[in-house]
Amino acid sequence: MSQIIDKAEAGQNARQYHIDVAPGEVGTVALLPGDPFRVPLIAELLTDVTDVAHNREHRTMTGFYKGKLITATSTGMGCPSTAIAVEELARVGVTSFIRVGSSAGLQPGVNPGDLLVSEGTLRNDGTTAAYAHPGFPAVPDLELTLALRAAALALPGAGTDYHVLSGINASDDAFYAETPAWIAELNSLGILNVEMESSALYVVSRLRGLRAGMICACSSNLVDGTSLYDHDAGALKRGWQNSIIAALDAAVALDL
Ligand SMILES: O=P(O)(O)O[C@H]1O[C@H](CO)[C@@H](O)[C@H]1O
Ligand SMILES: O=c1cc[nH]c(=O)[nH]1
Repeated sequence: MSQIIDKAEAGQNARQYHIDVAPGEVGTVALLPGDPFRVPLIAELLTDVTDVAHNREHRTMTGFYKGKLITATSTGMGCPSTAIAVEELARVGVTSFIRVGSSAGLQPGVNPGDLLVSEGTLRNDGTTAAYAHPGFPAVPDLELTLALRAAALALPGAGTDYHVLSGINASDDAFYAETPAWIAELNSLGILNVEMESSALYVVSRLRGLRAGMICACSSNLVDGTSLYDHDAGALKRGWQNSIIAALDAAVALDL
């Protein structure tokens, strides 16, 4: 049995198997959208952009924002590929992660384009069960969370064109298994919004001594009739851009 591999040791200081990134190719802070097609949207706000890698769902670009080297890597959808992205980015030098995602509102009045800062996640996923006891909290870094909220509130349209809200979100594994009963339960618990990656992001980051936070743009609302399928896509895109700017400003403010 001496040939059994120890994955905690394997692949350190090497080009990473899934993200195809090597040490020296990225900075210390990474923005994490789910969608690889949103990585260039982040790069539009950077200078001296480098297209580092694109393997499977993980696209990585780097560039500078206000003098700071920023990395953007897509996680793909869900906790399994997010855990892989965080583990592998940490192996090549990233120490802070900011998820910039889309997320559905679970309370009335959360509108497409609103910015949602996460204070913690209900772990309705399978991946983190492999990492930690079910009672282990999935929580972001406090200082980073406060910096994200401050940066979002400082944006020109905040409070006029869109709301900046913060609260607990849920991470679900199964987008199409969210029944009306489950949505109603999350709503009655006061959960603000639901997405699919923060559970893994927070638990893996805590266990590995990394910092993580999340700011999402609301894509739709599951309780007030703002349908996922017919909403104004422009509001979501503006929300993504605003969340990305807030994340970049927080990364600079904390010198992550
Ligand atoms: O737009 P992203 O960041 O992928 O986030 C949300 O969108 C996907 C579901 O449509 C899930 O990944 C969910 O978390
Ligand atoms: O973004 C998300 C994630 C889960 N479920 C949704 O309806 N939207």
